[in-house]
Amino acid sequence: MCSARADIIDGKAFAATLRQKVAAQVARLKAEYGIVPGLAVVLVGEDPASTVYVRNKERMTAEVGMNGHAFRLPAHASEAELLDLVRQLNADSAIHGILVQLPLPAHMDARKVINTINPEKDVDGFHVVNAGLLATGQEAMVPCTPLGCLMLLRDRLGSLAGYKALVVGASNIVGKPMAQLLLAEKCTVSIAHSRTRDLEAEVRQAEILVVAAGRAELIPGDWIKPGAVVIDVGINRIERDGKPVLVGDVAFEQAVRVAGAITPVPGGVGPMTIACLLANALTACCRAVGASEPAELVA
Ligand SMILES: NC(=O)C1=CN([C@@H]2O[C@H](COP(=O)(O)OP(=O)(O)OC[C@H]3O[C@@H](n4cnc5c(N)ncnc54)[C@H](OP(=O)(O)O)[C@@H]3O)[C@@H](O)[C@H]2O)C=CC1
Ligand SMILES: Nc1nc(=O)c2c([nH]1)NC[C@@H]1CN(c3ccc(C(=O)N[C@@H](CCC(=O)O)C(=O)O)cc3)C=[N+]21
Ligand SMILES: [Mg+2]
Repeated sequence: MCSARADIIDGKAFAATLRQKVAAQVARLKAEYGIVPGLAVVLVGEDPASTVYVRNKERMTAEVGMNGHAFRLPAHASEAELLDLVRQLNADSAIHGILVQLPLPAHMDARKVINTINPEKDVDGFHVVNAGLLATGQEAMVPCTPLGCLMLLRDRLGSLAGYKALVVGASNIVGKPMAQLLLAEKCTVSIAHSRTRDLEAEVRQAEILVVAAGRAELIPGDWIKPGAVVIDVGINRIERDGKPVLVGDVAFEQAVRVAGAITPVPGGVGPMTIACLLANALTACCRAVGASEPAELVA
């Protein structure tokens, strides 16, 4: 057993630096164009986790100098009311980015709601047009969590070309766009999901491992290829020794003995998601006013 420990990838610090760069660009937009990016966040109902995320987003939106606009609808609001709000925000020139917090109540069709957002204001990158643009290598709004993961990987590895990458999880909001981004970087990409026959065998080969399955500590440390770069997207609230704790989809204390580098939970991918949301809102605003886009922000 080797006693080396993986480098801990400090997503929290990386995200703070990214937010500073966004803030500088927000100041430039204001000085040169007299415009302040506006980000609308829509929350339906009172899911406690969502309420916390939305509050964090609002605080950080203000911190980078953007105008945050929070919209709260009751859980029993109709889908038609939500669609009306989205259309109103689409038509509002002071709003450059729109985020509808997921999950939505069961009586709403999330796909329909997301696809009603003007794709140019879709700072989550969830609209089918943005998914299609990304998949075909065209300029798109890129989903925040995969974008944040990509920034951390590039910071660590430089060019990703030729690496064997495995993405565990195939959701439309994390796994699939993550795989698209890695493919665009010329990784050799595999995607695992709930019907993957031998997950361990797949994980053992991965030089880059991104896990977004939503299963607490699904990946034991001894599956990980020595030296691999591990990005843990999972956020799972579990009880340990009678106390509520937050854990990822990777068994961190085991994995840290094998991996070359690994993101912690919390303090890894989560803060990057919010910083990338702000970066996307900035990008949307630059495109709306015809300002040059700050290339060093975007991956
Ligand atoms: N850090 C952050 O900023 C963010 C964190 N998250 C977290 O990331 C995780 C994933 O989120 P999301 O993509 O929305 O989740 P979903 O539940 O939408 O998707 C989970 C994916 O993982 C697959 N999966 C489930 N169980 C297994 C298993 N045992 N083995 C292999 N694959 C499995 C599913 O397979 P199948 O397709 O076959 O069902 C599915 O593709 C969650 O913990 C979530 O909280 C999410 C967004 C942002
Ligand atoms: N339309 C939409 N867009 C989203 O981007 C979206 C969403 N809906 N629904 C929920 C998920 C989840 N998500 C997170 C954002 C930040 C952290 C985050 O900041 N995490 C910190 C703190 C974690 C904590 O203490 O709870 C960390 O990991 O260090 C986590 C998760 C965005 N999501
Ligand atoms: Mg090491």
